[in-house]
Amino acid sequence: MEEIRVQKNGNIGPVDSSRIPRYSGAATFALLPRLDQVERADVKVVGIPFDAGVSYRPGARFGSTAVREASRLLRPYHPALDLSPFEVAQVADAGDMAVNPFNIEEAIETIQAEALELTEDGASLVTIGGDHTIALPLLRAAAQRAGKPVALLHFDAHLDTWDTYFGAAYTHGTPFRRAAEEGVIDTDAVSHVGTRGPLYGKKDLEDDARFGFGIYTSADVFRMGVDKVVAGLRERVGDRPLYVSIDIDVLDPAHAPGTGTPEAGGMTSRELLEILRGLRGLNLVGADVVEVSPAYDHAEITAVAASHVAYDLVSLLADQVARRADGAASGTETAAEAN
Ligand SMILES: N=C(N)NCCCC(=O)O
Ligand SMILES: [Zn+2]
Ligand SMILES: [Zn+2]
Repeated sequence: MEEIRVQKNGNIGPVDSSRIPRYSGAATFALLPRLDQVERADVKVVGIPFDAGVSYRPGARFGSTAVREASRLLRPYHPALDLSPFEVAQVADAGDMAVNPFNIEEAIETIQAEALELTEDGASLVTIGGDHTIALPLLRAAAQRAGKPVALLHFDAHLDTWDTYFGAAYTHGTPFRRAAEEGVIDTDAVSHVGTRGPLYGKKDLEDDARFGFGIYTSADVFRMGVDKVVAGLRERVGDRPLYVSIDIDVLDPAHAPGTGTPEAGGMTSRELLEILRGLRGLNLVGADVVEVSPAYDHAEITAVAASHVAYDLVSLLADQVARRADGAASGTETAAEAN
């Protein structure tokens, strides 16, 4: 059947849901065009079906597909940001990266190389699916593109700054320790948000602090409120290039049961979305949404949450494209000044 798409400002948007029901046809993210259906894209959504780095429940390799399926219902106007992300920027679904499920080192190389290739034309990436191992190559690529270490906001129940598991250095519990050691993150501007749950020992926190991480625990978010947390994060990040990594287990298992290492006492999806909206105007350069494991999900609760989180990330990036275009038109402003 012929695809009928919404088009505005020269940007090809989602399948027109007033003509074709959203539940029909193949799922791309938000029913956006595939990358091969557009000439160029400002923002690319790409799946990373990889879960060979998990320490507990597997299944995040199926996260990309689940997030795409759950994203069918997303609508093109974002009221909280007063923004139509698919009109102000060309957003496209770049499909899935083909990563080796049997060789973690090779998978990491592939992800870094593909992330660099996809951003060669100046596009920014939002990745969906995979376990948290993949944040390391994505951060390497982001730092390479930025030409310097990037600021990091890491939303997660876990620190993911552990050293090794069974002697393995590249796992979903270790990406940010490796990133700090490799100097791809700016340790003056790295924060965890939503941390909670039992650790192996107090040393986990001491090591983490040594790497420069600040922490807003999920209890801090509850006690301080979203606005104060946002203010603290914005101050820490400033105008640095910012990477946002979102482990869906940052949400309480009630909001995200479909994940590999669930921890009680997490944030609500409302809190997470509101914090993300508070990041508007920062110099976001890329983001991931990881650890969606659909086999443990119910009624797409987790996949729906992840698809909305990805939509907000895409919206922040699209907003930046719009600000840059406005700035170029009026000959003023930089992204960081435009808050
Ligand atoms: N990145 C995620 N989701 N989990 C890391 C937990 C590692 C552990 O249980 O030791
Ligand atoms: Zn994680
Ligand atoms: Zn986690």
